Amino acid sequence: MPDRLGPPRDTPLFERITLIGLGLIGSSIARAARHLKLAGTLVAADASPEVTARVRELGLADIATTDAAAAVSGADLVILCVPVGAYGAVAEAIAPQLKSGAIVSDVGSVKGAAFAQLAPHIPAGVHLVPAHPVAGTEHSGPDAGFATLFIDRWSILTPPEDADPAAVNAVRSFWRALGSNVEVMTAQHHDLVLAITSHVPHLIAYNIVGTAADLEEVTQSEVIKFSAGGFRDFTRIAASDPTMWRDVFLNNKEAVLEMLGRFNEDLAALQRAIRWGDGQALFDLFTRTRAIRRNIIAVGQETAEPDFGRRRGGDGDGQ
Ligand SMILES: NC(=O)c1ccc[n+]([C@@H]2O[C@H](COP(=O)([O-])OP(=O)(O)OC[C@H]3O[C@@H](n4cnc5c(N)ncnc54)[C@H](O)[C@@H]3O)[C@@H](O)[C@H]2O)c1
Ligand SMILES: O=C(O)C(=O)C[C@]1(C(=O)O)C=C[C@@H](O)C=C1
Repeated sequence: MPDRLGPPRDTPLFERITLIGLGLIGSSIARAARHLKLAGTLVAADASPEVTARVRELGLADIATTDAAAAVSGADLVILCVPVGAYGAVAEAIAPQLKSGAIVSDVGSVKGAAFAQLAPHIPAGVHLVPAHPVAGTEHSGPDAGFATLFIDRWSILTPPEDADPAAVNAVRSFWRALGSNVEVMTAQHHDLVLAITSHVPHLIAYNIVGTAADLEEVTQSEVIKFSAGGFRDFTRIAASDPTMWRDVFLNNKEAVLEMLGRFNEDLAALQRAIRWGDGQALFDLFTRTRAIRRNIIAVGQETAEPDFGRRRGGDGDGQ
């Protein structure tokens, strides 16, 4: 286990934590929470019996079940780690079992729709504090998780205006314990920012890999053979989970379409510069974007290396 995750706590942050969905994100939380002893009892619920069996084999939780409603009974903190499209059904199923004073949170990549799907089911006396760890990989499932995933990453909390400050602080402490930096913003602002920094980049990757594969003169084998360069980076992103990303685009429609409109205008300007031989326009943009990349790396080195592969390979899952 990497020392950067810190030593286990003497007293848990929550008596009982229930994670629903034990894929990449849920199992990463479970690994870190278990190592850090953040929960007196850690309960895992997943709709897939194969996943719950694997959770037991890996020893990721004290209890693993396919029954989400039973799993939340008595929980102080419940975190949904399922695709955003499943939120409504999960919230409806667990609502009757939530205890008064419990906190319901999530890790979904879209926050406006997350709130809209969860809020109608949350009983009075239960606190809803949505969250989004801005950390992940292109892999899925309980074997893909690793305990250090959230270290030096941002976790964004999007509590409603009338949220209980103590509940917001409790969720903040949870993510701080996992090593994240925490920022609070509105769900609407989150969705706009993430549309351009995460959602549109994924759409571009899916699109370029699809286009290359469809080109008649570029056979599949040539795509593989010549994908050592920039294209290979796109294929990593385009390997991301289809269910998760379908749900992201269906649930952040307006912000993504807004950003795509802007993106298309800028792309058209680049097209024009190429057509008319405007080298200066191309050079100016590429100089500006190179500076942005260098700045991101410099800031990253001050806090952490933004290198998922190295972390995953180097630190393992901490089991
Ligand atoms: N993958 C990333 O990079 C990343 C990063 C940050 C946030 N997120 C968000 O985290 C969430 C989970 O993503 P992931 O990458 O861990 O996905 P994943 O596919 O690895 O895991 C999802 C798990 O949820 C389970 N599940 C699906 N529907 C369910 C239901 N109705 N009831 C109970 N379990 C159910 C699946 O069996 C699976 O084990 C998504 O909302 C996603 O937007 C993902
Ligand atoms: O690096 C990756 O594989 C990711 O796509 C991680 C990434 C991102 O776009 O930054 C993907 C979706 C999440 O909601 C948060 C993080």
